[in-house]
Amino acid sequence: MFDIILFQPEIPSNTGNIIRLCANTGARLHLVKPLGFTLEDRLLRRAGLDYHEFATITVHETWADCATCLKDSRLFAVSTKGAQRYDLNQYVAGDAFIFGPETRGLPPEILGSVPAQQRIRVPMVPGSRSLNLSNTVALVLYEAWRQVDFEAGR
Ligand SMILES: C[S@@+](CC[C@H](N)C(=O)[O-])C[C@H]1O[C@@H](n2cnc3c(N)ncnc32)[C@H](O)[C@@H]1O
Repeated sequence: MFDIILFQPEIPSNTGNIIRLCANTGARLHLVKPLGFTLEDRLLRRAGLDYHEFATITVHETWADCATCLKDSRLFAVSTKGAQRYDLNQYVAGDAFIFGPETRGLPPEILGSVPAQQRIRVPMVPGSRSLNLSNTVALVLYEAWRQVDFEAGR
């Protein structure tokens, strides 16, 4: 099982898609405040989420709280500025992946706190700015899950 961390997410429909993605892949979802919405937001709920899908979520007041909660996990920072292509690492169950807010990306202090090989990027053609947050989470989470042979999936 993997941990997905959204650092200060801003757009409710992205988080709604990611809640469903995590529920369907067995990943735990961590949201680090401040959030750009509440968990009751109609745009988040519009993803048609079932009650049980919210069970995978932990909301943290600060990044320090989240980091303490995941202190035993290997942390990967997912960024357009990542040094390493996301598909070239070997992932193991228990790895954690942190993603930045839609308009700002991850702050330098979080990016700088992980080794270069754990700062990962999804390739894009030259001149591109970034992918959609929920698409990026899906790509990275499915690559990690594929590498553990879709453990507990069918
Ligand atoms: C819309 S992007 C933020 C754009 C911001 N200007 C940046 O360059 O990071 C939101 C988040 O999606 C993820 N993301 C989007 N495209 C990515 C890519 N090609 N490689 C890695 N992460 C990406 C990152 O976690 C990023 O912080």
